[in-house]
Amino acid sequence: MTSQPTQQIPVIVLAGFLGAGKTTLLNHLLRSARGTRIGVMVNDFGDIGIDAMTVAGQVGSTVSLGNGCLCCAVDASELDEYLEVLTRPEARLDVIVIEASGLAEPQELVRMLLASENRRIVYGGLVEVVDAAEFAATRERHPETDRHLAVADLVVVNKADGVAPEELRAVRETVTALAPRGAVVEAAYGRIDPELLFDRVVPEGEIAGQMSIEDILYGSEDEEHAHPHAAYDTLSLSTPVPLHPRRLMAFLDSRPEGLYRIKGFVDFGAADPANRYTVHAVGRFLRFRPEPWPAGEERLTQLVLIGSGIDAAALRKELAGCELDGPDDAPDEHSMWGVLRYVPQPDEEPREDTP
Ligand SMILES: Nc1nc2c(ncn2[C@@H]2O[C@H](COP(=O)(O)OP(=O)(O)OP(=O)(O)O)[C@@H](O)[C@H]2O)c(=O)[nH]1
Repeated sequence: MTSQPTQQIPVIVLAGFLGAGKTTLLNHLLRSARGTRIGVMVNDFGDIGIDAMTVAGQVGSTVSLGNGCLCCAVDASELDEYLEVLTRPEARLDVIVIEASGLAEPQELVRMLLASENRRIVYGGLVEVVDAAEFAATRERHPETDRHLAVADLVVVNKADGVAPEELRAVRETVTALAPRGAVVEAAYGRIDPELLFDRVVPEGEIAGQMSIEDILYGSEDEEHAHPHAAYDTLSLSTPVPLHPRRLMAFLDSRPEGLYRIKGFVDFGAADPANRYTVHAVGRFLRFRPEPWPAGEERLTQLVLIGSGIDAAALRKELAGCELDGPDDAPDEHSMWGVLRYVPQPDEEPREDTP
């Protein structure tokens, strides 16, 4: 007898040097979380606005690590202990963010997460926050910055409000060259679109455009730091025609730099009739996860792509080219290999308790 698959909780690592704006970004995420339940693990959450945490309903599910650098102070078993608390079903968390101390080696934390025995989590990517104004000086003082950027999935060039446009462009160019795997976004006061990191859960009864409690408390923008939002383009696709695994992988492998986020479900048709594949991409980070089709549910591929400066019409055309084109276009037995490379290994899968 099979049981419902357990939804794994993505764990995102938020890193960056002292004062880059990690806590500010985290506060922004908590404030704009709406229905999404974010669990937070930080070294010291004294800096995080308790109001923001209360609004996001997080107080009960926050774990403070107390002292010092997360990676040095916490060995893998301790990290697992904290994760075990945060991933209890009663916490009902949708995503966990770990703010690494400004001095921590994020790679070490990522390694610990990938090696974690907790079956309820999946590593959700590394976000590096850099201070645009201090970028050159930080690199000089901390040459390891380059190494951190090299493994980042999303780089937030923060404090964009504090530098001239040409300096910002130069920082962005350097960061882009140093972070070949990562998407690069600019921000002031960490105000990135939360959808770059996780799917927002719209609470039942909330109508788009309705004032929420957060809007009332904080205003829909922080007026004191008003800064134009980066223009994000969103492209949605919903089709009953299955996608060809090989062509979809070719599309994903060559996805343009400005495409920050992809999420949704994919139907690979006869290549795996039993399962739909959830897809989650942030920057160059990509994960697929098969899960049985819910009984009675229409078999649709549903994707949302978010980016900036992307050619939506061209992407739509490329995605249409991934659709199966009649019986002669049936995928062969090896065509799923490219997809399966991005599925968590069996020992990373949640263990199903079968009655
Ligand atoms: N001008 C400007 N100031 C910012 C921005 N983001 C954060 N700050 C300020 O920079 C300071 C440091 O921000 P934090 O969010 O505490 O930085 P952090 O990376 O969490 O710092 P540590 O916890 O020390 O590693 C605070 O005074 C923030 O208000 C920004 O985009 N522009």
